[in-house]
Amino acid sequence: MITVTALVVYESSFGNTASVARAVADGVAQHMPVRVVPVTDPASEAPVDESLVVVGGPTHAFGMSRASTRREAQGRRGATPHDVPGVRDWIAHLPTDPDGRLYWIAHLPTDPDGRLYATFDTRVTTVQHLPGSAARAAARALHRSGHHAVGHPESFYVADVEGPLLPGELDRAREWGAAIAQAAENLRATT
Ligand SMILES: Cc1cc2nc3c(=O)[nH]c(=O)nc-3n(C[C@H](O)[C@H](O)[C@H](O)COP(=O)(O)O)c2cc1C
Repeated sequence: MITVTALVVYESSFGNTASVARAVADGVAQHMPVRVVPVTDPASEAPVDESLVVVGGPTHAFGMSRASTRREAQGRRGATPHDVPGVRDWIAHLPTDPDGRLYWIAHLPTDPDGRLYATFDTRVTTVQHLPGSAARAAARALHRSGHHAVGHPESFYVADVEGPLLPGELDRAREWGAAIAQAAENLRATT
């Protein structure tokens, strides 16, 4: 049986998705070793050795953030707008292996150890019933690249644009992380 390890890559403008990412990782850690890396950390540009990747970001303008929406968020924080990467960029430029190949793609589709992904986002509760989720958009992008989904995209809710997270969301994130890791383990046990 293949040992599954996990990487949680996240983006966060106000810190809410960062808190969710750490709670998700706590849940994942109940089943397997896990590394948590913000997308702004140069470590996120390294080749991905982990077989399960969990990608999370804030929902901006009904999908994944863009440079313009990230600058808008920086302005709200009182910061001077500057360019930072988001999970959209991370997925589009998945880290390469030492030969410069897209690491995951180099191992798919023939490798039974193909990469598994799960996605989550944060969103404001007031638009809970409107369409548009960064997690669903990220899942579509990863699916298009040929990766395998574990579970469904999940949303965690903040009270307003800058937060805070609704009560109970961190517990729910921990449980979701544990469930995703369990599902990945079960999948790998059968391949
Ligand atoms: C420019 C911008 C656009 C946003 N658009 C949406 C949206 O379409 N739907 C939504 O639910 N929340 C939207 N939000 C709220 C974010 O989802 C919220 O700020 C985020 O969940 C907070 O997470 P963070 O602290 O990790 O940045 C938007 C926020 C910003 C700054």
